[in-house]
Amino acid sequence: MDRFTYKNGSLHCEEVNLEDLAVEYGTPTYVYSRDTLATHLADLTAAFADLDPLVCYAVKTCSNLHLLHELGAGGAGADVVSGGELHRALTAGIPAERIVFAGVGKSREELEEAVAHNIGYVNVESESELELLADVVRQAGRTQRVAIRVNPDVQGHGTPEKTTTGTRGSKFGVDLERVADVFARAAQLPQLRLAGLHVHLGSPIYSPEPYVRALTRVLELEARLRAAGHPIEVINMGGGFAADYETGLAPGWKEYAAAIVPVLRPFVAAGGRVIMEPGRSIAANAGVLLTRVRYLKSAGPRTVAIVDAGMNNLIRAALYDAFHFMWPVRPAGGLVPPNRTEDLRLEDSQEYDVAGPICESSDYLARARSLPRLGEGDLLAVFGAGAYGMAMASQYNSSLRPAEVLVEGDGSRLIRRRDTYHDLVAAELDLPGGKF
Ligand SMILES: Cc1ncc(COP(=O)(O)O)c(C=O)c1O
Ligand SMILES: N[C@@H](CCCC[NH3+])C(=O)O
Repeated sequence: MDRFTYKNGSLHCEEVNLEDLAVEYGTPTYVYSRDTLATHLADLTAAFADLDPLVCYAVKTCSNLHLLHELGAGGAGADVVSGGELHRALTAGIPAERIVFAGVGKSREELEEAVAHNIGYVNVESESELELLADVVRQAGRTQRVAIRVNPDVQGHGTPEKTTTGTRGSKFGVDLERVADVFARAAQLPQLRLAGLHVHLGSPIYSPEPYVRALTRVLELEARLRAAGHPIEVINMGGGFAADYETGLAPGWKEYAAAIVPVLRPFVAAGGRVIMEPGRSIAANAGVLLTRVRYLKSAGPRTVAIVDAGMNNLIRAALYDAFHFMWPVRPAGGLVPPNRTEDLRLEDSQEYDVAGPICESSDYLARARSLPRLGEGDLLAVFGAGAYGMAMASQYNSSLRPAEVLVEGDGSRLIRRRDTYHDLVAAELDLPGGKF
C-alpha cells in the first residue's frame, strides 16, 4: 500500500503532513516511511519464502544507521562495499555473520576488518584479491568464508549502460570461464573456505528474465565445480530489483519470485543457501525529498523553477538522466496526481524546468515537466528518492547536506540533522598561526 498519499489537499507520509515536517525541519529534507521499508522487506521475504533467503540489504542505497537498524531488526543482513559501510552495518547492530562484502577494490585494511569480524562472506572479485585475502587471513590466524563474484555476461532488462555490471569486459567479478581455476587455486589455501558464487547484473533490472539466465549459468558452473570436488554452499543472486519510479513500472516481488524460485529450488532442496542483495527495491519508494521553490524565472521560452535541492542532494537526474516524479505537497487547485508517470499532463498544469542552486549546467531535477501552477515558496515532493539519494549527496559548492526524517504512523523523528558550516570544515586542519 502506498504510504505517500494526499489527504485534505496535502501530501502525507503515513499519517504525517509533509507541510508540517518542512516547517519543523526545513528544506531540503529526506523523509522516509518506516512502514514502507518494513513492508517491502516482508513482501520480498514472503514471495521468496520457498528459498528461505538471507536478505542482505545493499547499504550503499541509503545508509543512515536508523534505516539499517530498522531493517536489521526485521531480519535483514547487509551487503557492504567498503570498510565504511561495514562500520555502519555493525554499528547499526547487524550481526557480522549476516554481512557480505563485495567491491572490486577492497584495501588490505578493509579485508583485515572483514576478517577480524568474521563476516558471512567476502565476495572476491579477482584472482589478485583472492591472494591478498589469503595472506590477510593467514596472518590473522583465522579462516574466512569466501564467494567468487562471477561475471555471467548477461545484460539486465532496461538497465542503463552506466549501471550495468554483469556483461563481458565489465570491471566487476571474474569471467565465468576462469572461475574453476580460482577454485582450484583456493583449494591450496586452507584458510579460505571458498564455497559461494555471487552475481550482480546491475541496476535496475525490469524483468526476472536476466536473473533466470544468469542463475542458469551459475547453476551449470555449480554442477561443474561440484564434480571437480568444490561443493557450493551459497548462491548470491545480488540485487538490481526495480522500483516504481513510475506507477506500476517495476515487476512485483511475486513476479520476480515466480520465475526465479523454480530455478533455485533444487539447489536449496539439496541443502544450498540463497542470498539476495536488494537495495532500491526496498528503499526508493520509501523516501521523498522535500524541496521548496525559491524563485520562478523566465529563460527564453522556458519557465524555470529554482528549488533549494540540487544535484548535490539528488544526483540521479544529472548523472543518469533518471526520471523522478515530483508534485507539489499542496497542489494549486487541489490537482492531485492520478498516478506518477512521466507523461502526466493535467489541465491547468504548466511546463517547468526544475533546477537546483548549484553552479553546474546539468543541475536539474527535471526538464519540461508538467506541474500544477507553482508559486515561490511552494513545497515540492520528489518521489522515489529513498534510494541513491542521500547516499550520493555531496557538499559540492560547500552546500549543507540535507536532514533525514523517519516517519512512523503519526510520529516522526529526525535521524540525521542537516549539515552545519562547522561540518563543512571540520576535517580541515588549523590555518597557519592558529585555530580557525
Ligand atoms: C554487489 C551489489 N549488490 C547489490 C546492489 C544493489 O542494487 P539495487 O539497489 O539495484 O538492488 C548493488 C548495486 O547495484 C551492488 O553493486
Ligand atoms: N547509484 C545508481 C545505481 C548504481 C548502483 C550501485 N551498483 C542509481 O542511482 O541508480
